[in-house]
Amino acid sequence: MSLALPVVVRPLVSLSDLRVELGGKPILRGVTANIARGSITALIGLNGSGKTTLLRALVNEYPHKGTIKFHCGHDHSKPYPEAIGYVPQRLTLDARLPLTVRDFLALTLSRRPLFFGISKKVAAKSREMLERVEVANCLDVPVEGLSGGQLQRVLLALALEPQPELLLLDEPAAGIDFKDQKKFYELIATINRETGVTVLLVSHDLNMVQTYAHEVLCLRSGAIQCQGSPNEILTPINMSLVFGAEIHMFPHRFGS
Ligand SMILES: Nc1ncnc2c1ncn2[C@@H]1O[C@H](COP(=O)(O)OP(=O)(O)OP(=O)(O)O)[C@@H](O)[C@H]1O
Repeated sequence: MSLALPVVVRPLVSLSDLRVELGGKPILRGVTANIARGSITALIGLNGSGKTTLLRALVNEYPHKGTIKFHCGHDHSKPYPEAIGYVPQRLTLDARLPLTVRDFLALTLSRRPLFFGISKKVAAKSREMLERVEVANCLDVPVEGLSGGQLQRVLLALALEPQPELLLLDEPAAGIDFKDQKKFYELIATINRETGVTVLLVSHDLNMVQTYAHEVLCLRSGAIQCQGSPNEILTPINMSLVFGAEIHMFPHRFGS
């Protein structure tokens, strides 16, 4: 059931009857939606509604039926599609690996083994990438010693290199305290404004969604329940249909 008509804007991505099965179970059951070019679109829904699965289908991690159409001219048929930056929900790195952020970035940026050392070019690039997300002071910190907020910024730096056309963020601020969450969303909004990158982010924080998203997509049991602007979508009636609970949103302006 669709509660609001999709806003007619130029889409970067069109999903049509997108279906994904995992372990023999239907997880996405025919998702049809547009992701507006240049927008920040928030993907919301209950735990298990299929949000991560949708992001993973977009990066070809899960086979799917139906169509995912990118209107940007890049080749997305490769195992890891071009021009998509992705920050997953969890980093599945062995925390015992004695890896500094400098090494971590170099491993991704270099084509040569780390034991040959880090080239000047890669060192300069790593610093520039961290400066962009305001954590250049973390270069020599072990990855396991980063705070939740710092780690998210390092992962964001990686997702932004090379400059993507679509940035997928899976609960990017989960586990970060309110002040840092707000700063993180501010950073995403700035990057979106300055580069025009289209952002699709999963969030459970409806206040952040109300403040920073241009569009909201609601998933329920693997299908789109409703899509539209935050003001259209974050209404008590829609939220009770999506979350099965009474939720009232109070428009809020953050103080400086
Ligand atoms: N590899 C898998 N094999 C089988 N089932 C899976 C697999 N991965 C996810 N699922 C199931 O698919 C459903 C959707 O999971 P998904 O992680 O996409 O939900 P989500 O909306 O992102 O949830 P959350 O808000 O908790 O992160 C869940 O029921 C989950 O148990």
